[in-house]
Amino acid sequence: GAELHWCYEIQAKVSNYSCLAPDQWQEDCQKGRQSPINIVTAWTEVDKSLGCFSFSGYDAKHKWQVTNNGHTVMVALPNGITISGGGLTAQYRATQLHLHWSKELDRGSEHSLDGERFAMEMHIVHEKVPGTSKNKKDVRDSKDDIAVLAFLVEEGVKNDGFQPLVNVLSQISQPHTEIEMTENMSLWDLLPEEKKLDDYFRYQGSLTTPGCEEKVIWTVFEEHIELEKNQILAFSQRLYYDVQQKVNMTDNVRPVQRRGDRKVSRS
Ligand SMILES: Nc1nc(-c2ccc(Cl)c(S(N)(=O)=O)c2)cs1
Ligand SMILES: [Zn+2]
Repeated sequence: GAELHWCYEIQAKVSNYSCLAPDQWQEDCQKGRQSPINIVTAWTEVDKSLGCFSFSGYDAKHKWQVTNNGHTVMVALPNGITISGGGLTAQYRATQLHLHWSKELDRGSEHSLDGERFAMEMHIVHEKVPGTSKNKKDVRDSKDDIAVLAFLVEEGVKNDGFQPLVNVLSQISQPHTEIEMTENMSLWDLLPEEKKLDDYFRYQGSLTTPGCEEKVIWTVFEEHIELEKNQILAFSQRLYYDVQQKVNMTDNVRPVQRRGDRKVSRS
């Protein structure tokens, strides 16, 4: 339609603002319980009900469909991958994973911890499985229809588990391109080992992309993923926002939003 499409600040700048920068995003994006936020760890409150997660299907090997959707690189996850526990009131089914990053290794994450930002942030998006809620009748459009597991990524040792994904990026450098990986991968290939996932932060927020619906229960794990510098930089170097491949896909990061009166808990 006539209205401008949403984009990140870096895109708005290079395109002379022919797209909507984050401070102009519409729909629910200007409301008061948005994501991401800066997490001030000293203000977080321990919540004993935040137990460990049960991960099911995270070990399943699959040839992933990987897409450059013009905003990020997105992996469509196969059916049958679910989580429960972790203080969640229902079972959630994984639908997709995607990442946010920068070529500057201290401004590629969306959430920050005590003002510190990281090189990347990986989001595994899950949708509530209807009828599995422990609460009374499932209220539709509840504020926790979506559960996102967020992993902060920092520069460190080479991550062999990520390399097959890094290797396919150049095949989807243009937006709206997709490939099926030839190599089988599982979510555990990308994540820290399960026993390191007991410690996390928890708060209520939103999608960090338009329509910014305030229906996400966020989990930000304390254990970080490490990638070697060149693995991190590959995302900015091999992916583009535009078909002409003039604008590298980098800094696809929404600025932090006001926390307001929201509590951030920790397990
Ligand atoms: N087209 C696109 N959709 C997203 C997306 C979709 C659902 C969700 Cl939950 C998120 S996020 N960053 O809040 O995890 C991002 C990115 S780019
Ligand atoms: Zn995201």
